[in-house]
Amino acid sequence: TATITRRSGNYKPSLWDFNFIQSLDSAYLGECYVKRASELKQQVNGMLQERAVEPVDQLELIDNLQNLGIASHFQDKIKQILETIYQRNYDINCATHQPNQIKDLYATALEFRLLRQHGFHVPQEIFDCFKNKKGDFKASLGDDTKGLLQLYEASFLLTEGESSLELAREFTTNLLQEKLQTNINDDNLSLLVRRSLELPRHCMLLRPNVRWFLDAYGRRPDMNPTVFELAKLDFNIYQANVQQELKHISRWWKETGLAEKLPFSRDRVVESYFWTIGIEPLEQGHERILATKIIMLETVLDDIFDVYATPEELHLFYNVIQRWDLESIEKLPIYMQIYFVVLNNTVNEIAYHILKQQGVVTIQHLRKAWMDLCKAYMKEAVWYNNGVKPGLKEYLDNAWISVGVPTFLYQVYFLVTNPIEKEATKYFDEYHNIIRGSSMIARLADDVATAGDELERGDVTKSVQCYMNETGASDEEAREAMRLLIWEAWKKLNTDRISSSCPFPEVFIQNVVNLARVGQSIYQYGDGYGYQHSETKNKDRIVSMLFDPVA
Ligand SMILES: CC1(C)[C@@H]2CC[C@@]1(C)[C@@H](OP(=O)([O-])OP(=O)([O-])[O-])C2
Ligand SMILES: [Mg+2]
Ligand SMILES: [Mg+2]
Ligand SMILES: [Mg+2]
Ligand SMILES: [Mg+2]
Ligand SMILES: [Mg+2]
Repeated sequence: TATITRRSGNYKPSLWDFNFIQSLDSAYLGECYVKRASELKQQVNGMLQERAVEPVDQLELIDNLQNLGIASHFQDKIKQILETIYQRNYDINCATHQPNQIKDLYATALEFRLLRQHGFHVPQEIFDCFKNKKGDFKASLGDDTKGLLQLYEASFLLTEGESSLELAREFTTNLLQEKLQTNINDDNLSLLVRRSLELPRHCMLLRPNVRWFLDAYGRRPDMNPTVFELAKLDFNIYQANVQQELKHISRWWKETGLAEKLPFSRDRVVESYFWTIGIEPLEQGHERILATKIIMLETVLDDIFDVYATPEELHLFYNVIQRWDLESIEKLPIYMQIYFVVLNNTVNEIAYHILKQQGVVTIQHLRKAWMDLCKAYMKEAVWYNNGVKPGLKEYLDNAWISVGVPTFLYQVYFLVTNPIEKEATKYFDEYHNIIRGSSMIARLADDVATAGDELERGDVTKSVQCYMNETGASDEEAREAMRLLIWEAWKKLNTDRISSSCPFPEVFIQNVVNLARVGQSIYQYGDGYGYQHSETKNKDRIVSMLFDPVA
């Protein structure tokens, strides 16, 4: 037979091999630490109960607890505090309603953001008092960097049609960028401004940024020692538990033999686990382990379709998967046989977990999630093999699925939703708007970061190139256009998630919105997933989150 020339992703081995992962150990698994943490939680809970506290101080405490990764321990109390503030200041149907008194931009924007984050839809008009008669934001606000930063952060919670928040985003972005050129006298503040201009808080994952915020919080004059000690302890206890799960996944991965039998594909246990951590809340360790297996198997499947398989092999493979026909795998090359048996085992394992937990049979839905993904992968492979360069819309209509996010979220839905409403699956047959929105953000972020390397080795034209082909734009202009599409997708996601027609439980909506943040985080500094550039800051973030305890 003619020698088959196969492409290669030139993927390096993982930075963290099996032995390294198995060697992970942490003192913070000890019971004494858990006990100390619960004492500190009591004290912090007391701080939240205090009546005499100024509203803005209470809001700052809540914001700090969130950024330190410990707000989840006080979720009910926080929701209650915010509900009271909402009813007092904004709910005209409420007896205690007093039209909003605060005229301070910092407090107004902080309150707006925290209330909206928790589902209280505060009107954008509360910022009108900071505008002049022409309807522009007053130039005098330029002296209030803290307030401008809060207004900047708040503006990213905008929903469709909220032009005032759109105006706030432009106003604050321009002013903050200017301020970075001159000197912002407060070092902490200029650090926060620089960081938020890179990626606003609303689009940022919490967990991978806890370590950074912990270090910054420890340097602040207004740092509260009790909060600080709890945050450090909670960080280390979380890290110790996560390391145990990572060891479990790493043993499973070795047993499958996929990295060894399919060496052309990416071997990324730790980075895959980052996706799972990012889409929290996934309460149970077992759910996190199963979710990570999905990401790892999507990665290998993507490399089979994008990099390694010949068109003939893909044709055979595609038909076997669409029929989910285990008996007919003999005609596949051995590497595909191995993959498909591991995939089938994992789908059965997930179906079994859900059947045992809830008595619901999901096997057909789980298989459909993978069949849909292969349809999207196959479409790209056919385009590539036939030299077809799709238009941007034609490409994206398929690529929000080929990025693997709907397949992942479809299965996460079954893992986290209890009870599963029988008719819920119809929301996945066409995939609900919020699934599409989150997937689109991940896809666009992925393309901006990975398309260069992918096209070098040979792959379907990605959104950046489709845009360049259609408009004659330069590479940099096309990337900027994709970044604008990401902001548009966020605005639509912000809108769809609060619309009454959104059928999903709040927990799953958080998983969906956090997935978009995972996409923006993993690819924030280039391809933080596929390539093991030592200078990828994503690597540093992973090390500080998973491997280095805080002193
Ligand atoms: C988990 C994933 C998001 C999905 C499979 C591996 C990924 C990291 C990404 O990898 P990539 O090769 O960049 O996807 P695509 O560009 O080939 O669709 C697509
Ligand atoms: Mg490999
Ligand atoms: Mg790929
Ligand atoms: Mg692909
Ligand atoms: Mg890619
Ligand atoms: Mg890639």
